[in-house]
Amino acid sequence: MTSRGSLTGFGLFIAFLVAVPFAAANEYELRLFMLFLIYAVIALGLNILVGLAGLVSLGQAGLFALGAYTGAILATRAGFDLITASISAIVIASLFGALLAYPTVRVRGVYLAVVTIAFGLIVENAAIEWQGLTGGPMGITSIPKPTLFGIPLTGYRYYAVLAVVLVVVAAVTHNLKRSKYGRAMLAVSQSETAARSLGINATGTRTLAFVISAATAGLAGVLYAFLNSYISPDIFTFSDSIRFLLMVIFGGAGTTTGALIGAFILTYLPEYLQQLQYWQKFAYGLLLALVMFVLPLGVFGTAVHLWRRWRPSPRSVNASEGLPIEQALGLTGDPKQRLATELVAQGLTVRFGGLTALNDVSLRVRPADIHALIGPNGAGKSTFVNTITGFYTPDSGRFELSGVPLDGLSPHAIAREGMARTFQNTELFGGMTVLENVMAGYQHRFTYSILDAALRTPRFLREEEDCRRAAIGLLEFVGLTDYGNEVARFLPFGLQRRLEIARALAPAPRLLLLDEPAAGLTVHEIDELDRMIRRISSLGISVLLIEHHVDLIMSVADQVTVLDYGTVIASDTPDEVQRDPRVIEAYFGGSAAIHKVAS
Ligand SMILES: Nc1ncnc2c1ncn2[C@@H]1O[C@H](COP(=O)(O)OP(=O)(O)OP(=O)(O)O)[C@@H](O)[C@H]1O
Repeated sequence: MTSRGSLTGFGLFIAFLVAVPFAAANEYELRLFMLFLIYAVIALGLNILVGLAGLVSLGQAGLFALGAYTGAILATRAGFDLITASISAIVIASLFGALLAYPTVRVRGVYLAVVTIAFGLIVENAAIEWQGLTGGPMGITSIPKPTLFGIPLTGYRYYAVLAVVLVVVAAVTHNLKRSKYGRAMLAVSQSETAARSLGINATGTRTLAFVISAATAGLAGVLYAFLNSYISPDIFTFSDSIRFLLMVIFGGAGTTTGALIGAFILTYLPEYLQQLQYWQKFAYGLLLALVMFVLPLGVFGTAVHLWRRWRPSPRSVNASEGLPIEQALGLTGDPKQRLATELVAQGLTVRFGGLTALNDVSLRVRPADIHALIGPNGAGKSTFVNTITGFYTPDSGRFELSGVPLDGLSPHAIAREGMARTFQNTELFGGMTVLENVMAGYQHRFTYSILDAALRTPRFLREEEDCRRAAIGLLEFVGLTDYGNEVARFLPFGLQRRLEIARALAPAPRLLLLDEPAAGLTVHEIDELDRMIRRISSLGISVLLIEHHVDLIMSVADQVTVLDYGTVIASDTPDEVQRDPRVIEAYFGGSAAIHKVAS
């Protein structure tokens, strides 16, 4: 949604919140609406985890309970007011959220769901058994009415507080979604490997998503405890966790409006279905199943989908808004003076069980050179790339970029040192647009903080605009501005390869690794690739080109290193390498010149 669309939406929502107390016929109706406000806070936080980071939590009721019990205990025993109790609840729930994120280092999908279910059950059980603290099955009664700066918050005053909290949470989560944080979460969920190669810390990103969803659940918990004046373990069960998850999916995961709609429907639906008495749960389940079957994108998600089909946004972005390539890459001064980066790898050995994929490989890419790495299938080229980008750990050897040792660093840390790559099998963020893919590559060039993003400060707006214009400049560089708003997975294959190059350039790398960029391209596309590689090198960026396409190598490479069975058998100029008998032997059993057979 555009900024103007978001502002209009927020304006309407605030007007709705102001009107509700006047429209509510009695206290019961107002209280039910207040419950919706609290559940919506949970749904908005969970929406970040599910809709952006692509992770599932079925333990949200546990975090809700943690917030509620923290608030209730501190208010009844230590006289905390609404603000201090809320801050404490947010801190405690966030800590547990970070703890819950830890398993994502190892498990995802259904296994992660089981971990979160277990967490919810543990909290529920602790609430029952830890009687001294929680009151056991009877719970905590007589929670004092909340106060704010000494003012008691009863009736409409508490409603106003809940409404303000919801608007703030909605605005903050919406803003985070449209910042580098939201983009990083989407990127990690769509291709963790590509995200890490762009300098995105995948574990940190997932932890942030968990912490946001936990903090909002904790905050909702304390608000609930003060609303109810009474809490007990049976309020925070597994079925509540399912309901919270359903709110997000039912509304349309990934959208703020969807989370609000989902929370609204799933707060009111069970209440209205109570009239059906014994059939209540049956009708509830049937309705949910039917709606999800008919609208798999959720209520709002489907509406957005239909709207976009009816009113598709223009496919192209305005090329005139793009920065010139030098500016897009943050390059200043004369390329010759910039003298780019040197990669030095020494004695790299990588073994997979009994197989030695790299055997004491040394290689030097000189500043601003185009250095080709070639070899027959299975020679170890991709293993070399995966090793120097941190995805594989070498058994021995070292490598450095312009004197900075990189071995032992994680892929995202290596990327931040100036190494970027493309992938043999393209690894785009398929569900994001072409422009968003490139903007995701800009990630570690931003300096704004999470607070800047939440508040949309001038610094945030300035940097985001710079990023957008740089991304358009990069799309112009690879000839993709006509496809800027297209969803990346719908691009033809040849254009996907180009997009990967634009995205790899977005972090402003000093060394670019291209892993078989010509694979699957037409002759015309290979000619364009040839020109693009030369242009990249002329900007002062060193290029390591892994390729089978011999014509391309002989045309662009300054140096060629040949691998065979994990061992370097030659490293020289293209002409020399072509004549090297060991190379001819490795490729063709000594029978022909390289280009005749391989091209
Ligand atoms: N993760 C892995 N686990 C086990 N073996 C691997 C792994 N990655 C690569 N290998 C093996 O290491 C050897 C080198 O593979 P690599 O993919 O690096 O070769 P390549 O030169 O890139 O080949 P191609 O040109 O076909 O891509 C192969 O025998 C391969 O099967």
